[in-house]
Amino acid sequence: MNDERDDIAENELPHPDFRCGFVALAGRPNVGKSTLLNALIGFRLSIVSPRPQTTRHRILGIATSEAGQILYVDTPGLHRGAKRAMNRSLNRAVRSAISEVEVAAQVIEAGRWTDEDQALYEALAEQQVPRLLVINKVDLSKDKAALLPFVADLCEKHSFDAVHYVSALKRKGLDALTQDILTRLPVRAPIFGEDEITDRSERFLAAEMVREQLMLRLDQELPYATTVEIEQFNDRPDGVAEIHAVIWVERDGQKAIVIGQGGAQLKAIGTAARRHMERMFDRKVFLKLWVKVREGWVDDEAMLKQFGYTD
Ligand SMILES: Nc1nc2c(ncn2[C@@H]2O[C@H](COP(=O)(O)OP(=O)(O)OP(=O)(O)O)[C@@H](O)[C@H]2O)c(=O)[nH]1
Repeated sequence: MNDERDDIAENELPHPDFRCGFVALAGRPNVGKSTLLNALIGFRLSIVSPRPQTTRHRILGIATSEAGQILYVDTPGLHRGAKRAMNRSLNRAVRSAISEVEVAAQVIEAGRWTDEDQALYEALAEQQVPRLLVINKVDLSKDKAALLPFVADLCEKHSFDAVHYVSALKRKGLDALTQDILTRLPVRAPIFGEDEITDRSERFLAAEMVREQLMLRLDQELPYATTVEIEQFNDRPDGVAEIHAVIWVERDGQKAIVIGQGGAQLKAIGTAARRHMERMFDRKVFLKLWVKVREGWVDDEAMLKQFGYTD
């Protein structure tokens, strides 16, 4: 990100009060960070599932308006007691994301403050940047007034620069949050073009879209033993994007489950992922999926590097 900042001087300020900067969306797994990011940029960029720990990568979501350009960093939830190599690499990713931003937004669930929220708060407190408390999922609280003592207690014990009540799902409270963030960002020219929504490649997004379907369709622990590698991403002369992806699993038994009876599961995964890709990439997609076994990839730093989990 530092390189990007060095380039900033080359772009022109659209007007004298144009703001631009990086904002971390931090929070423990499953509080709704990815849903919030998607709502803030108005595009389904980050994958969402009801399972915790869906997000494995740091993703930049770009929201450009008349007033400014906000660069949201969606971080994987901080994993406590991370023993496996993948969890350790997630924790590193969170720490490095937090250290590069101008504003940190800690996302929590309405009415809940857990040990993990506290651990993240302490990690954020080490940074000298404004901290916003974003209370998400307020749509789930029937009695909104009941939230007030919870928030009063939190604010007495912690130091936040502002508190926002939002529902990422229902898109409530987002304008006020955006306004507040903008006022805290420096006057600075935009870093990205106004049509850009992410710094991630289509290749990366394609892998994420297959992974989203694995998260949604497979039971229990299985999604956590899978990852997706794009072996080929070709734009054919007929305008179709031809994408070949490998779903890596840890064991033969898992492979059978991902493929399903007569290949039905794999077909459903492929169809849903392809539809999503076609919407996002705005062209026809030919998606071919393979399932392959690689024992112990979750614990192997070299494989994690190959699959893009470490920088
Ligand atoms: N009712 C309600 N549900 C929400 C809201 N925001 C997110 N959710 C749900 O919460 C679940 C988790 O959302 P994600 O956006 O994947 O959460 P995350 O914090 O990115 O999770 P990780 O990927 O584990 O870090 C999904 O089922 C969402 O639909 C909200 O405002 N209201």
